[in-house]
Amino acid sequence: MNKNELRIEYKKKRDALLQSDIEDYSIAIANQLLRLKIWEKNYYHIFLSIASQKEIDTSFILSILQGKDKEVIISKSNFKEGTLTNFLLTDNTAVKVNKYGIPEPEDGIEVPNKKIDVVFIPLLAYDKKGNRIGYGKGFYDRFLASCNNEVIKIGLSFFPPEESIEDISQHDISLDYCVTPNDIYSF
Ligand SMILES: Nc1nc2c(c(=O)[nH]1)N(C=O)[C@@H](CNc1ccc(C(=O)N[C@@H](CCC(=O)O)C(=O)O)cc1)CN2
Ligand SMILES: Nc1ncnc2c1ncn2[C@@H]1O[C@H](COP(=O)(O)OP(=O)(O)OP(=O)(O)O)[C@@H](O)[C@H]1O
Repeated sequence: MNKNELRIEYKKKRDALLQSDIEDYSIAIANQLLRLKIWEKNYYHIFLSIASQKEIDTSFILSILQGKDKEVIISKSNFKEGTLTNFLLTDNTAVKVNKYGIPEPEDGIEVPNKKIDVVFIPLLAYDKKGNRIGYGKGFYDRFLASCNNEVIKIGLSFFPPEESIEDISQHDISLDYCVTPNDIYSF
């Protein structure tokens, strides 16, 4: 299937989930992550969930990161440019939900993208080669292109991979892992 067909299908699949499933699966994903060899790093970038889109609830991952005393980085999205500005999450970070339903910091201590060690990535669908698609604005493709070459890219999904995404382009940056409630896929 192509990207647009997959976006439609996966929005439907998410929509069919119950709130209780979202919570159970999000906890299972956080627990799976503990099995990865990624916990010796310092800077972890995480997305804050759009609840109305029934995204994975990343609050459980956030608790793990804070329990391990990691530096946590969150983004503010610029929809005009399709870019993310990244800020350290601290006790003083004021988070506000923007008009797209994304919780984001107003401002704060900006972190250069090259410092980031691990990125947890939202997606709608992905395939067995680690190609991913999101909502189609290219935010993560631009962001990942500006990170260090060694950055560890981890997709999070409620669902198993598609066989293949047909219309992958040269901009698309593939995942190193995708973590689901039951499995860890390595690419
Ligand atoms: N939690 C979270 N944060 C994220 C992303 C994400 O997927 N999840 N993004 C990943 O790149 C970027 C934001 N990407 C977005 C791109 C488009 C729309 C958007 O157009 N929303 C429409 C309806 C979308 C639809 O149903 O198709 C709207 O709210 O009106 C929202 C977010 C950066 N931050
Ligand atoms: N590094 C980049 N530089 C410039 N344009 C880019 C870059 N990456 C992606 N784009 C453009 O962004 C648009 C959306 O890309 P794509 O369909 O791959 O989005 P997506 O991966 O589904 O979205 P997202 O990354 O926001 O979750 C495309 O028009 C693409 O050409």
